Amino acid sequence: MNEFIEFRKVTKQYTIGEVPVTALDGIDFTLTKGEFVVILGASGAGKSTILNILGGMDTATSGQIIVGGQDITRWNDKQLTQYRAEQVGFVFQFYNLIPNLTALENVEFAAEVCRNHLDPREIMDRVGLKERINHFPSQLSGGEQQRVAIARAVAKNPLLLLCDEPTGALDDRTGKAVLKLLEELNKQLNTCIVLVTHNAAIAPMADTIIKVKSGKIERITRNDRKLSVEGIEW
Ligand SMILES: Nc1ncnc2c1ncn2[C@@H]1O[C@H](COP(=O)(O)OP(=O)(O)OP(=O)(O)O)[C@@H](O)[C@H]1O
Repeated sequence: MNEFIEFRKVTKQYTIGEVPVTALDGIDFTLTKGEFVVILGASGAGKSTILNILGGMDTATSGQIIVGGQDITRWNDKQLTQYRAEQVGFVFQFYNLIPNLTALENVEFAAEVCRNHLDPREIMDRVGLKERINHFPSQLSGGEQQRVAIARAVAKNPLLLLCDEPTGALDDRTGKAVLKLLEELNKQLNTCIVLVTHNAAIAPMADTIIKVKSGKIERITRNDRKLSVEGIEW
């Protein structure tokens, strides 16, 4: 069974003061193991809300989220904490590294809490930072810090790697190198990656593109001929 995550009629409403805001308005999709998914949409479309609900950082107002056959909307806080800690890796636009830990210690710190974690040194090697393991975040470039953040997320050996605008703070060349790394990790480790971006140029590298507009799915496209990052121009 390859379909391991499912969103069924998911809605999310926020209330600011007396005013309700519908962030998600009936979202349905399925993710398969090892898939590289790009979620596209304009600012405010609901992309980050989908990612946050998928990662157990926020809860749906209604609908179901099925992970490995279980409906996580029924889980208690302890189950959600365990899901976030062990099954989901997060990569954000800003790297959020702990400044007084070295690059390797940042990765080890995250891996320690996970039962099935990978070897932090080996992951640092895979992300191309073997020579930088003892550097503090302030001694690394933006691209290198993002590599550490990716290593930290991947070292948990997660079911899902969620990336919210991971290249948003990087120049084009460094951004492409980070995407290349995500592409390689997706192939090597068969981790399902869900990447949120407003940059439509990234879409050709995905297996599946989910286009979101005003809290609804506008279109889901399966990409039969996906391109490697080198073949993408923007
Ligand atoms: N915590 C919150 N409280 C109230 N409203 C929120 C909250 N989070 C998101 N929203 C609203 O929900 C809608 C969807 O927001 P979301 O952040 O998911 O969009 P997005 O597509 O990720 O946008 P961006 O690309 O600008 O990050 C927006 O109208 C936003 O203002």
